[in-house]
Amino acid sequence: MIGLATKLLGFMAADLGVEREALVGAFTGRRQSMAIHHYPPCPHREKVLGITPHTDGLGLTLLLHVDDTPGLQIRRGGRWFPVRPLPGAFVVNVADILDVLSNGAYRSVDHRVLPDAERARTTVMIFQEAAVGGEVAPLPGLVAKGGGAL
Ligand SMILES: O=C(O)CCC(=O)C(=O)O
Ligand SMILES: [Fe+2]
Repeated sequence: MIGLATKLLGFMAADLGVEREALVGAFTGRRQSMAIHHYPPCPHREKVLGITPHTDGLGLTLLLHVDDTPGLQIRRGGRWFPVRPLPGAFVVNVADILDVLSNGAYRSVDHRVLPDAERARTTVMIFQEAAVGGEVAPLPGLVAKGGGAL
């Protein structure tokens, strides 16, 4: 999974037009952790949330759906949209630190989970940390191009 995260970050660096090492280096040697979420079915969907709206704080999140139960939603323009599970595919979620490093070119998305009325849902999460513990700022090349930090 470290290899996958590194590959994705390498593609992002190319897309942003910055040195690969400038972006990938911010993640190299940092912790990668895993969590498994299980959401039991809930007949009172209108009364509960599986996970309340939030953005992920770290660098990059990879999410694998174990089943085909829907539930994840992202917010765009004030509306919630479902993220449908695709067999064998990872959902790649940009988290806050990557948002800052990319100077907002990749946005940290607000998301939540709603339980399903009839079916349980299980997800595997991989959280890739970036350089924390100091000041996090946009990569220098991006500030020069964009004319300022967002
Ligand atoms: O289980 C999910 O679909 C999302 C979980 C999540 O957003 C998180 O752990 O940060
Ligand atoms: Fe999340």
